Amino acid sequence: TQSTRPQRLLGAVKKNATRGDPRSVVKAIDQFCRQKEWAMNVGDEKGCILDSVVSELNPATVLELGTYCGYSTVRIASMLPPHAKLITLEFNPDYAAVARQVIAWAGLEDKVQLVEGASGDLIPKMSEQFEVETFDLVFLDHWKDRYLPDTKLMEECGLLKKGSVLLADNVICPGTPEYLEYVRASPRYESQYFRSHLEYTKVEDGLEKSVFLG
Ligand SMILES: O=C(NCCc1nnc(-c2ccc3[nH]cnc3c2)[nH]1)c1cc(-c2ccc(F)cc2)cc(O)c1O
Ligand SMILES: [Mg+2]
Repeated sequence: TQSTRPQRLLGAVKKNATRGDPRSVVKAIDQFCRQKEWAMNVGDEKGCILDSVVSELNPATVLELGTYCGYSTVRIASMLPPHAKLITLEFNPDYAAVARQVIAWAGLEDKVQLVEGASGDLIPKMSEQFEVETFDLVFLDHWKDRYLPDTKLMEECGLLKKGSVLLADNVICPGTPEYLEYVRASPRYESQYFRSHLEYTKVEDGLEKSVFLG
């Protein structure tokens, strides 16, 4: 049977990255996506913006919506302090299977909990099932029409506290207009747009950073 793009991406990681070295895993994926096949990772340009937000915030609890192959999972987890935790939600079991192996290759299994399922179902169960009160950082990178409903759900479930940061990928391409309008108009958020490009292309895209004011 034909291999899938995520499986070919995993092959490139195993071939070109060093076990236990997260930066080499990130580099191998970026090289594969630039030289061989485009894939919807946040990429190296927007990835640097992600890195700066993470290092400035130094979060103890992180929620990622949309794991895909685990590229941003590895990027974020590699920067977390020792006892910090990253929970990442993935809907597609094939993506999840590849992501688990990418995360393991990077040696970050102890910092990452990958949960399979729909964000709408899992978010209400967060506090009880995953023993987490609130998230210091949420990285939104899943279905673009889920950004707004899931943000409202996180508010309702009390998963955000004063100072929690939402960082949203793809707010221009493919675009998340309703989400952008909401966080920019709401008095409960202080939003900032970081202009960049769609991963591995010259097309405009960007990240929106929104601080929850409580
Ligand atoms: O669709 C994207 N990302 C979403 C994948 C995903 N991976 N997992 C989910 C999930 C969906 C429900 C879920 N519920 C719970 N976890 C969930 C996870 N969704 C995406 C698409 C593009 C893109 C741009 C230009 C193009 F021409 C084509 C494509 C670029 C990007 O950076 C993206 O992130
Ligand atoms: Mg994305």
